[in-house]
Amino acid sequence: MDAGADPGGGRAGRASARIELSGVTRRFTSPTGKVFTALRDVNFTVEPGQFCAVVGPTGCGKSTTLGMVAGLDRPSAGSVRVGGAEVDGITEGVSFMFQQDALLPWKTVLANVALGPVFRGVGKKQAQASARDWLGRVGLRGFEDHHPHQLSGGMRKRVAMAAALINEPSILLMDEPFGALDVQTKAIMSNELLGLWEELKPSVLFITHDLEEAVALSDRVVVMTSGPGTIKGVYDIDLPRPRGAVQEIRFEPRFLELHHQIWESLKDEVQRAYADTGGTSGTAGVEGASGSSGSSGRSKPAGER
Ligand SMILES: Nc1ncnc2c1ncn2[C@@H]1O[C@H](COP(=O)(O)OP(=O)(O)OP(=O)(O)O)[C@@H](O)[C@H]1O
Repeated sequence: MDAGADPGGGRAGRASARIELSGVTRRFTSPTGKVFTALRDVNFTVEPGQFCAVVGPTGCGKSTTLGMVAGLDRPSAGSVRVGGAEVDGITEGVSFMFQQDALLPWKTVLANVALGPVFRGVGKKQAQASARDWLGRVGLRGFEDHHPHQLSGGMRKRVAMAAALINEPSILLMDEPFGALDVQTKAIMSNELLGLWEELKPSVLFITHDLEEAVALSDRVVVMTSGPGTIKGVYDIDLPRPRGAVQEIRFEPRFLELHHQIWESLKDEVQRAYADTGGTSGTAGVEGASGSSGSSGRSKPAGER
């Protein structure tokens, strides 16, 4: 059986890759019994094959949201549905990419990428053949026998991308996947991700602090408020596809317009979160704060909620 032909709920599940959060609230209880609301009444949808970014200040509940879509966590109220069915257990057909590389240091690059198909019961030879193919697709031919510590941060990210995509997921959940990379490597990886996403078209939920990255990559940007996280706005990004180089699209007038519009919504939340954590006001340390020099023309968000 070919690894690519049996994506384990991946390609087969493409039609059912709609993610829908309705009235999602998540409360946590501390050991002393104090109840803390991390998310309140969150509503948004990611259509099958759509690339959706979630931006919001630190601690607003972005990772908590991702965890519930993955099936690693449950809402305290409301529902998380994938393909129309309530998430109950680990969601099928999902792959992940995190800021930290989830690679096994004692395994070779080839073995790391082959891990997904092997876990799904694909024969070792076929899994390795598929892993070789994927390593070629992410530009790592010749590095099959290396171990993760012998690679640069960008190369490890490519291995992680191959390991995620070899499963041909119907849903790709990404939590600041390029957050630890330098600006140039991040741009290269973003371009590679977009190219592969356009081939495979999983639904993507992409968490980032970088608004430029969110606008450059996505079809839809969801803006969350500072905690408790609620949805402040959902913006459809009508930049044409394929996007081409993300470094260049950032100079397009429409990019600047969208960036400016979304930043206007996001910056209040960032300032509020910063003040809540003992800072003064301002946008210190926020990516995207200086890049909003575009036109002041406004266009209508897909829906302010
Ligand atoms: N298991 C847990 N128990 C208690 N509180 C939690 C738990 N998980 C998350 N929280 C709290 O919920 C809030 C949201 O956390 P979350 O990690 O989802 O935010 P985030 O938006 O991803 O943050 P960041 O941008 O800094 O990564 C935070 O205040 C966090 O401390």
